[in-house]
Amino acid sequence: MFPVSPNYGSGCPCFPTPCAQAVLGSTSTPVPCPALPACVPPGVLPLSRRPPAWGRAARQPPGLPLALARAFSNNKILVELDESSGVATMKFKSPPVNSLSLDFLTEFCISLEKLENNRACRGVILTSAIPKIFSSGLDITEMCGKSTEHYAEFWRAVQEMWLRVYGCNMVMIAAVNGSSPAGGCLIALSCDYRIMVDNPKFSIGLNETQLGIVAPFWFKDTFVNVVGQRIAERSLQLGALHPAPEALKLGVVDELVPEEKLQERAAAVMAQWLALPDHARQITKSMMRKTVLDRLISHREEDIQHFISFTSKESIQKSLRMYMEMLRKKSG
Ligand SMILES: CCCCCCCCCCCCC/C=C/C(=O)SCCNC(=O)CCNC(=O)[C@H](O)C(C)(C)COP(=O)(O)OP(=O)(O)OC[C@H]1O[C@@H](n2cnc3c(N)ncnc32)[C@H](O)[C@@H]1OP(=O)(O)O
Repeated sequence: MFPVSPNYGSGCPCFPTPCAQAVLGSTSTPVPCPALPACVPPGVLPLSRRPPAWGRAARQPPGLPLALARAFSNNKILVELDESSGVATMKFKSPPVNSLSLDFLTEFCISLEKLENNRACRGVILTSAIPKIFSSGLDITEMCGKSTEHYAEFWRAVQEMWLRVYGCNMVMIAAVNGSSPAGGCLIALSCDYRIMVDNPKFSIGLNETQLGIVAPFWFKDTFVNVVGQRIAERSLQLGALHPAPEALKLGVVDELVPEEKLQERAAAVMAQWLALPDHARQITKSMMRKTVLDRLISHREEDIQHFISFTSKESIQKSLRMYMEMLRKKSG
């Protein structure tokens, strides 16, 4: 048996029986496997294992009624797919503040994977169904007073969420309709484009140092790739939460719009991005993000061990407990 290509996986149409192109060194009759595009330059990994699409959403199977919108919702995320435009919306609805719990992260990854595997979907808009909050970041209760096994499972889920969003083949747009600290900011930073509601009461940033914790290297890398080294360094050290107008000035978000225009503007920007041939845009995206993605992929277990030993320290537990206490007192 010949080894299969590292790109080969459940996203390939020939899975689980690898076709000739998926099998390295095979001499059998070649059957083109679109999951392994020959046009991907050496050293550039396809972002996800899904076959590249090019104008896919415009095609309707002949004889079938036009399926306009499909919705599925589990618990914490409402997903709506408009098959005519190829655009899905993932709306976070996990009260009170869309914190990224293990359950939320698991549902997020499953929902995104479902969309990736749906050939009708080419772009995803991430937004919130909770007024004034995009996401409050990682659920702090998942990092307090739990077992090391739990910390490992939780951190793997956080990594998985980032790898999926940052490495996603589809166009990802964050429609940030509320505050977005830490992990919430990371989700937005991992998208291709960020539109935020023009309200100075909403803020966004990686505020980890304010909790007495440290943003991991891949949070930092993602931030640097968006705003550059100097702004990232100052903002990260200060644990700054930038009000929307400041976030625009620093490049943390790409544009501000009035709240009532947010969804319309996100759809318009998405249409611009989807006007490009998918394969060219996807390969370009992969070229820009590969180094940063590879860094976590090749240090994933080490990163989990770092997280466990860091989070298990009594001093860190104390900081997190005090922070939660402060939040509870504030909320009344
Ligand atoms: C050698 C180097 C080693 C390095 C190794 C590194 C290892 C890795 C280290 C660990 C890295 C972890 C990275 C962490 C990332 C994160 O995302 S941490 C989370 C940060 N989030 C925040 O700071 C946000 C906190 N919340 C708020 O500021 C506000 O709640 C809000 C979002 C602005 C909303 O305000 P408001 O509408 O007024 O709601 P509140 O009343 O404040 O909250 C309502 C209830 O929700 C609870 N809550 C809020 N946020 C969280 C949260 N993130 N997790 C869990 N729970 C949260 C809040 O306590 C209230 O609860 P009740 O009082 O019970 O109602």
